[in-house]
Amino acid sequence: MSLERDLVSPDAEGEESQIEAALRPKRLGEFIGQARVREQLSLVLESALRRGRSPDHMLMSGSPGLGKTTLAMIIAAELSAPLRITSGPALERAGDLAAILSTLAEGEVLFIDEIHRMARPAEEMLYLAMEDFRVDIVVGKGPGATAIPLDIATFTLVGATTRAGLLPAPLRDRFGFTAHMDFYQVEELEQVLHRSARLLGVTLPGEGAHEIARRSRGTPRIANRLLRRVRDFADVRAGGVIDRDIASAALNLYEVDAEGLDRLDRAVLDALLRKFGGGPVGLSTLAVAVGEEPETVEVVAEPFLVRQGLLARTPRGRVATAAAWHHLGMTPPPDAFGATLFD
Ligand SMILES: Nc1ncnc2c1ncn2[C@@H]1O[C@H](COP(=O)(O)OP(=O)(O)OP(=O)(O)O)[C@@H](O)[C@H]1O
Repeated sequence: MSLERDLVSPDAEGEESQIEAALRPKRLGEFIGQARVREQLSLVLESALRRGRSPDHMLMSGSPGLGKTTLAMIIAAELSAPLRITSGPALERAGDLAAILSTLAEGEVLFIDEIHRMARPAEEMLYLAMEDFRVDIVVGKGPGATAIPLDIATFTLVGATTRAGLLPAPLRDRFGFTAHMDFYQVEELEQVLHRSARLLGVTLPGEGAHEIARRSRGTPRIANRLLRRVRDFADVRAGGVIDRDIASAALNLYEVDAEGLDRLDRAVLDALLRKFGGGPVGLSTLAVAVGEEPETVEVVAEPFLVRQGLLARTPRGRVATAAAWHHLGMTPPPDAFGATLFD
């Protein structure tokens, strides 16, 4: 059974995507948190608007559900520019990208989600497009093939990636601005929740918002999702009132623990402690132990566990911290830390 698509999975699908669309902030002023990114971005946008030019290409990096797509939409809205959305896996051949690039309007914002998963030929075409606003269309095959240069409209590429380290340097270097999105503070998530509650017509007292916020893995998408589940619980069992105890009881029911860890997070910690004595253990071995892809463990579970001080990535592998043993109510073996974390 896959643990990936869970209540607290940071990905969104189907009906949820529609609700998400309704909850997305539309302008930079409505975007909560990420103060530094917001300030940097507003300067880039304002200066481009003053000069009457398209801004530099921008890269957003960070864990799923932190607001990269939302920011791309906001960028287009602030520039009053049209927006085209695609994703790395959809760009399998250079022709897929050429079809998009050659039909862009002047000043359009092109958003490529999961840009690190784009196929190589498309990536190479993108270099030229980003730098010279040109694509080379190859006609014919073999020795007789010729490249016909085609000028395209000036556009702004907004790339999003959960794994900036995987981007080839030539691509990374062509972005004029990189926004590193971090997990949100509890107070910021409380603001996200109050805003969403208003839009959804849910009465949310401060203590309920606080309880949901601190168990949302620092991620607005998860906060919004938990809000809806807590609302269901409160409607059915508590006359619609979301106080601290009701929020807590609902989240316990949905297997979100007191620190916001979900089933995948706990499975990773559990395997690390029980099967590998706290580590060090390699990523792929750990992933096999929890029945997941290494990428899922690395992108979805680990960043949050590291941020919570429960797991450390060392050159020799993944290691549980003292807090991890404590979190699962276990006692670390006497030699658990000396030889691993600090050598
Ligand atoms: N700063 C924010 N303020 C308010 N709501 C936010 C904020 N950031 C994200 N959200 C909410 O979280 C949801 C998820 O955001 P978004 O889709 O932009 O994340 P993402 O980083 O692009 O995720 P993915 O990498 O999975 O595509 C949005 O629907 C939006 O409602």
